[in-house]
Amino acid sequence: MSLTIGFIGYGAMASAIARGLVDAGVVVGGDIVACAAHYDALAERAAALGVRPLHSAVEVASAADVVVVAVKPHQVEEVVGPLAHELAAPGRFVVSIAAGWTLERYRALFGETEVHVQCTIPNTPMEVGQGVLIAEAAHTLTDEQTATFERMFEAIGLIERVDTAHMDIAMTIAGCGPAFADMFLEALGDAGVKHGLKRATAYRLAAKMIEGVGALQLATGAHPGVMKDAVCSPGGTTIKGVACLEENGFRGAVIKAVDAIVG
Ligand SMILES: NC(=O)C1=CN([C@@H]2O[C@H](COP(=O)(O)OP(=O)(O)OC[C@H]3O[C@@H](n4cnc5c(N)ncnc54)[C@H](O)[C@@H]3O)[C@@H](O)[C@H]2O)C=CC1
Ligand SMILES: O=C(O)[C@@H]1CCC=N1
Repeated sequence: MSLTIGFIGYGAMASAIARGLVDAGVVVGGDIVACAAHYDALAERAAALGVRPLHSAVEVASAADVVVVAVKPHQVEEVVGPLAHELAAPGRFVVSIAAGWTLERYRALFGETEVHVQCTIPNTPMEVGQGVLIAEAAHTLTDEQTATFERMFEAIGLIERVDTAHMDIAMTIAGCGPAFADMFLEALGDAGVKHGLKRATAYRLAAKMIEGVGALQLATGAHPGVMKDAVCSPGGTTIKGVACLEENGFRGAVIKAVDAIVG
């Protein structure tokens, strides 16, 4: 794809997306420009992929066809607000990955200036081409820009369009969920080590198991309860662990964790 992609903010999530895009062959590192709060740290991080570090957000906005807003949500107003003129240049569009930012908020930020905007929430597995991208159904991309956006992100994950009212809950499941899954993975690793497995072996087994369960559910569409029942033979081993998780409020804890984020 002949595109320049610009990241305003090049932290954990932006660099995961950049790695995914380069490894998927969507662009080469030299087609990506980025800025961050600290130029030296940026230059070091950018070097891993051959991404071109720039000194300011306005340079990124002026150089890129696709401008990815990847600063912290509370910084968007201050960092991106003054760039409306550059972002409105013909052909250019904005993909926001900032939590809590919707098209309506960008419209208020840019005022009269017409900037083409698509709000999204990605997740960290995009780094290995296995991500999920929540995309707000309401957007102002042209058909051509939408096609470019989809070609870019379909290469590194599933694009799921949701209406504005459901952006936060979708973000929580797909965007925050990796941290919950990581905690589960870590806990299984600790349990494996407690019972004598090497940590690396325990993580490998647990990670592949989680990947496989996700793949199985996606392939079959099966109810997770049915999938669980298929593992629990009568009077067998698994049901003892399932009963223990129920006693400890496993599912309730997950639901409460989501409530804690969504409110
Ligand atoms: N980490 C994740 O899993 C996900 C993050 N997001 C969103 O991605 C965005 C970035 O999050 P992370 O990468 O986790 O944070 P981070 O803290 O790793 O990265 C933030 C980046 O912004 C840069 N920055 C700070 N001030 C700046 C300025 N004035 N001008 C230019 N760059 C500046 C920092 O140097 C850093 O490179 C957030 O809006 C977050 O809501 C969305 C989904 C998942
Ligand atoms: O925790 C955060 O702020 C970001 C938003 C979604 C996932 N991580």
